[in-house]
Amino acid sequence: YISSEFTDAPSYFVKRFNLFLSGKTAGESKSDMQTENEEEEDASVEEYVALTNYTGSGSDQLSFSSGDTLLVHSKPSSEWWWAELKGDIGYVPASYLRQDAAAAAAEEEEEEDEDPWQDEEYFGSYGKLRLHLEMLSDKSRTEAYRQVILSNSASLRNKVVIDLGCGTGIISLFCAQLAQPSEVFAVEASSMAEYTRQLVKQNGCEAVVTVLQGRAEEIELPERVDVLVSEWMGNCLLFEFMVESVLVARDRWLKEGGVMWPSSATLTLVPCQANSYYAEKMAFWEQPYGLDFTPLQPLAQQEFFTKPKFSHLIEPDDCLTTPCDVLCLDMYTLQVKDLEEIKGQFHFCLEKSGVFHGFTAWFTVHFESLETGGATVELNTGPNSEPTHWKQTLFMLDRPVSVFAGDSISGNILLRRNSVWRRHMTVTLHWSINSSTEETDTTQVGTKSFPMWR
Ligand SMILES: N=C(N)NC/C=C/[C@H]1O[C@@H](n2cnc3c(N)ncnc32)[C@H](O)[C@@H]1O
Repeated sequence: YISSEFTDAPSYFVKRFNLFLSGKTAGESKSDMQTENEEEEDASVEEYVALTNYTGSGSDQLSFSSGDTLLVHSKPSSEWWWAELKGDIGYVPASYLRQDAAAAAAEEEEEEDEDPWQDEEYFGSYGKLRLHLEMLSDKSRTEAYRQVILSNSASLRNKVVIDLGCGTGIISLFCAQLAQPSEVFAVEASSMAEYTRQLVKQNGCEAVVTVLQGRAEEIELPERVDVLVSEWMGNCLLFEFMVESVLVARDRWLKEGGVMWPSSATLTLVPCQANSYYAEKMAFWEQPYGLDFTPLQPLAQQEFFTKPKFSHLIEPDDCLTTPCDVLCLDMYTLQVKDLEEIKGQFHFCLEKSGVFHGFTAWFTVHFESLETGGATVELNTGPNSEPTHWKQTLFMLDRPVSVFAGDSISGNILLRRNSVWRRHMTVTLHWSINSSTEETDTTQVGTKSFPMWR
C-alpha cells in the first residue's frame, strides 16, 4: 500500500538521482548541488531497517523488502530520504524505516563496552538509603542475623570476622554490641561506606569494627578471618550473583576451618495457583466494560508472564502440594564455576484439585553454630514463614492447566547464568503432568524459560 504522500518525490532527489545515474558518486555531486543546508550532505551514513515491503514507483525510488538494511545518506525532508540498498540508490519513504534495529545493534556495540557486572548501576543503587531501608525494615531477615550473633556470642569472643557487603553495617554492629570479637572488617563497595563509618563511631564500636570501602574481591585484609558473614541472597536466591563475591572472599580470606554464615542455602519450588494474579493480568481482557478485549491476551502473556514475578506473596493455600527443595548449596564447597549452570529435579504428587498457573520459588538459608552441636539458625523466606522483603518468585505458565488430586508433576529446573551480564540468569522449567484416571493415563509436557532479566 503506497499512500498518496509517497508519489510526488521532491525535485531534489530527481537531480541527485540523475547525477548518480550519470556515474557521479554522491561526493562528486556535492559541488554541483546547492542543497538547502549543507549538513545533510555531511551526515554520516545511518543504517535503517525496513519495517515492511515497499515497491518504488518511478525509476528514482528504491524498492525494498521488510527487514532490508538501508544506508540512509541524507534526509532532506521528513517524508523522503536518500538511501542506498545493495548498490542501488534512490529515495525511500522514511516512515517505512526504523532505526531501532540498527540503533539496537549500535547500542549492543556500546553495551559491549558496558561493565558485565553493571557495577556503576548496582553499587549506585546501594549508595542510596532506599534499599538499605527495605532490608533493615525486613524484621525476619535482620532478626535472623541478630539471632545468629546472639546465639554464638560466647564463641565469637576474640574471633576475626568479615561482614561482606555490610551496607549500613547492621551485622557488624550486632557483632560489636552482642559479642566480643577481636576485629570485624565491614566491607562495603558503595558510597554508603562513609556513612557506615559514622554509624560505627556513633554507636561506639570503632574499637572493634573497621569499615573498608571497596569490592570484597579487591580489598586487602591484614589477616585471615574466622567467620565470613554476609547477607548476599538475591531474588530466587541467586539474582545479582553477589554469591560469587562471597565465594571469592571465602577462598581468599577464610581460615582453614573458618565458618561461613550462611553455611548453606536451599531453593524450594512448588506448583501453585495464582488466581488473583491471573485474573488481574489475563482474565481482565475477557470483558472489560462489557467489551471483548481478548485479542490483547497474547500481548498480556508476553508482557506479564515472560519474566518471573518478583515479590509475589503466595498464600499457603495456593500451593497445590508439599513444596520440594530443588537446589541445596553448601557454602563451604560451592565453586564460582558451579554457578554457571545449576540444575535441580522435582516430583510433586498433587493432593488436591485446582488450577496449575505456575511455579513459585523461594529460599532458606541456615547458619550453623560456632559450637559443635549448637543450634542452627534458619532464615526461611517461604509462605509458611513471616514474609520478607524478598517475598517469593512466581513463574507463570503461558496458560493454566486444570489438575486433579492424584495427578503428579515432575521435571527439572535449570538456573543458567548469563554469560555476558554476570548478575543475570535464565530460569528454565521442564515439567510433565501425569494424570491417571480409570480410563486413561495422560501426560502433558511443558517447558518455559524465564529471563531474569537478560
Ligand atoms: N541482595 C541482597 N540480599 N543483598 C544485597 C546487599 C548488598 C550490599 O552489599 C554490597 N555489596 C555487594 N557486592 C559487594 C562486593 N562484591 N563488595 C563489597 N560490597 C558489596 C552492596 O553495595 C550492598 O550494600
